[in-house]
Order: sequence, then structure tokens, then C-alpha cells
Amino acid sequence: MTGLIAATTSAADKRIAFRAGLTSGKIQRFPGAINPLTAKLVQEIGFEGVYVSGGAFSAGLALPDIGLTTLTEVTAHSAQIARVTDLPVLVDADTGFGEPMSAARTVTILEDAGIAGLHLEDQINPKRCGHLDGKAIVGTDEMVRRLRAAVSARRDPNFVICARTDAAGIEGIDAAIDRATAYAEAGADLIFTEALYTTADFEKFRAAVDVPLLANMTEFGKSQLIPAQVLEKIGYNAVIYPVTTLRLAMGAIEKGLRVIHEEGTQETLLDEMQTRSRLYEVLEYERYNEFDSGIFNFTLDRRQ
Ligand SMILES: C[C@](O)(C(=O)O)[C@H](CC(=O)O)C(=O)O
Ligand SMILES: [Mg+2]
Repeated sequence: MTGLIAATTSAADKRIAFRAGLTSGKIQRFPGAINPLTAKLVQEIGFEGVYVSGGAFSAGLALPDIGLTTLTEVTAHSAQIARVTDLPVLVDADTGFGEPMSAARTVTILEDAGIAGLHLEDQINPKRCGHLDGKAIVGTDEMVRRLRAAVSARRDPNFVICARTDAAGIEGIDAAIDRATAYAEAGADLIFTEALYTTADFEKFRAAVDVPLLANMTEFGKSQLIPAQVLEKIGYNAVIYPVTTLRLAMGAIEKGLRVIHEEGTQETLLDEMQTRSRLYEVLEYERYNEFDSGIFNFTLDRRQ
């Protein structure tokens, strides 16, 4: 039964692994998982962690990424993902779901949900995707209050609090670096350098601060798609591919629906599908059968 239904690694151990990864010198790759099944594949393929994207979660609800989802919704979704993986899960907590006190509550609730870390961003509410124009950010002091509240609420000292700065696209990279320094002083364990443009920007950021850094390799955004090996050489500690699995899946879904609509059958799509047997393998279906026979292993005589 071990490892079926839920993964075996405790939340405490996942947080320890996350922290160890951040100081290992090896880049920690966190693809976004759109559901628990995807998280199982992320682990099987050998990544170091799982990311829960606010953009992908809201898009899955057919909503834009403008802070419409609630802490309760994000927590329920993230907890389902964390439950099935031995990997640390990093959750996009947007601006913390309210004022600094709400950010503090967000930390406790995500801790209870078995999450390894969250990121809070310095945008105003309502926030928007960091790769769009027209963003606005709160003052450094306001974000520092947000972070201090989050850090003070943490009960497991290994829970990772990541501060995201959206300042580069608004005030320039030097201002973003100043903010990152202030956020690290406020207790952030990791800095998410949102929407930098080129490799040179990532290099400049790395040279300027002495705190673990996270890169966002989202598609169709402002940043060049820099390979993980290059980011590692630059000295980045973590990278997310936040919306990639959603975009892959939605691309395939749209194409497939059009084929069925036009051809009246999905026959020509079969090669592109995950087969039933592969699905059952990922689900470890056979082990559930073994579990059942372990329980129902008695026989009844005629008098019972
Ligand atoms: C990382 C991000 O916050 C997310 O919600 O996944 C988004 C990603 C995206 O919209 O491509 C962001 O960068 O704001
Ligand atoms: Mg987001």
C-alpha cells in the first residue's frame, strides 16, 4: 500500500530537500503540473520539484490570471498535487490573497496543505501576468511588510518563502536588484526575478545579489527561453516552466477536437494519445489490485 493513493515523503522532508537543492549548485527544475497526474509524470521523469502556477490554474477555470481565484481554491488544488508527489511543491500565491496579515495566513494554510514553499509578488492587487505590460507594483516598504508577515507566520523553518519582484519591467533591472536585496533582508529565502529579457540580465542579477535565484521560463513572454544548463552556469538555483504542460495539453486538445469534428472519428489521433496501458502504469493500477486481494483474502464457509 505504501506510496499508493498518496506519496510517502512527509511535507517536512520535502521542504528539507527543497532547501538542500537550492544550495546544491545544481539547478532545481520545477515544471508546472496542471493536475496530480501530471505531477506523477514530473517525478517519474526526474525533475527536482513541482510548480503550481496561478496562471495555469486560473486558465483551467477559464479565467484570466488577474487574481480572481481564492486562497481556498488554490490550496485545495495544490494539496491534491502535493499529496501524490514525493517532490517539493512550490505554489504561486500571487500577492498573498490580501493585506500582509492575509499573506501570513496564506503561509500557515499552505504549510498545513503539505506545500514546500510559496512565492509572493510585489504587484498591486489586482495583479496580472508578469509578462504583460501595464503592471503596477507596491512600494518596497509595503512588500517588505508582506514578506515579514509571511516569514513570521511560518511554523516550519524549512518552508521556503520566495519573493517575486516584477520591478524589472517597470522600474528597470537596477531597481529590481535593490528590491531583491531588501526582500532577502526581510527574510525571503529565494528571489523570483520576473520578466528579465536576456541572458545578460540574468547574469547581472546573479552578480548583484547573494541569495538563491529563480528564473521563470514561460513561453510567449518577455524572457528568452534559456536552457537550464545555461541558467545553472549563470548561477541560478531554480527554474520554473509554469504554464508549459497546460499549453502542451491545450494545443493537443484543440487539435484533437478539430479532427473529431471534421473526420467524425479520433482514429488518426491514437498515436498521439497516452494509451490506456500507459495511463494505468502511471497510476500504478496493478498495485491497487494487489492491495484488494490482500484485504479480501478470506473465504467464507457455508454457515456464514
Ligand atoms: C509564473 C506565473 O505567475 C504563473 O502564474 O504561472 C505567470 C506565468 C505566465 O503567465 O506565463 C507569470 O509569469 O506571471
Ligand atoms: Mg502567477
